[in-house]
Amino acid sequence: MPVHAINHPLVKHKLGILRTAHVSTKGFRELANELAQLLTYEATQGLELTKRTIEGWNGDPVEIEEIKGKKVTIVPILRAGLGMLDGVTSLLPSARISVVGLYRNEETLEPVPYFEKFVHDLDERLAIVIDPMLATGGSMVATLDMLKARGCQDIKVIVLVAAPEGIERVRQAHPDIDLYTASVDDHLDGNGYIVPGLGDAGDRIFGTR
Ligand SMILES: O=P(O)(O)OC[C@H]1O[C@H](OP(=O)(O)OP(=O)(O)O)[C@H](O)[C@@H]1O
Ligand SMILES: O=c1cc[nH]c(=O)[nH]1
Ligand SMILES: [Mg+2]
Repeated sequence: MPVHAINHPLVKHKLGILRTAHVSTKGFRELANELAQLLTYEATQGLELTKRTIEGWNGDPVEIEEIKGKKVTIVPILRAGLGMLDGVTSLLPSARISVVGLYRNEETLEPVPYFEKFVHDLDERLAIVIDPMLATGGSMVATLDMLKARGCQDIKVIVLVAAPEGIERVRQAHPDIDLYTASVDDHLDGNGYIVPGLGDAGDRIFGTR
């Protein structure tokens, strides 16, 4: 499974601020979306282009390149994935949105599904799954299982922070997925939180605790 850890200075800088304990809810939301936008730029690097001739400013024909109509659906994992959605749609404004609702049982750390609403033509679309945190990988594997069960064949994943344990679990279950992240962190603590991580990303984005 290709893992793209993006080392761009803007990504590193913004991630450093995001890790800081006393960032406000407003600041955390803004930075999560800015990072999501930068990671989307990287994740869309390979989109196919096609040529077309248009009329330029002086009436002359000009050959331009445009994205080859591959349809995209963005898949935020509730809740925390919503904190990246504006950043992704700022670059992919025509993409359709499919939503998966999962929360992690605090004792077993296993994902509990509670909502799903997918676009109908998943088999024709590139799906970009977004969630700030890849911890044990349970939530991501469950989401990828759902997408593939509905015929989706082309999937990329964008997370802000990934734990090695979660990467390994996704790799075992879905080795064909491309993963984009601002950081591969060190490890999970005894409660399944990523270290150094960001804490509970959903709570920080929504201001709950
Ligand atoms: O890799 P995993 O071990 O499955 O953990 C990662 C999941 O945990 C968090 O969601 P959470 O369950 O806190 O729900 P929330 O987004 O509603 O806060 C996070 O946003 C991921 O979805
Ligand atoms: O570190 C973690 C792990 C799971 N979910 C989070 O929000 N943070
Ligand atoms: Mg949470």
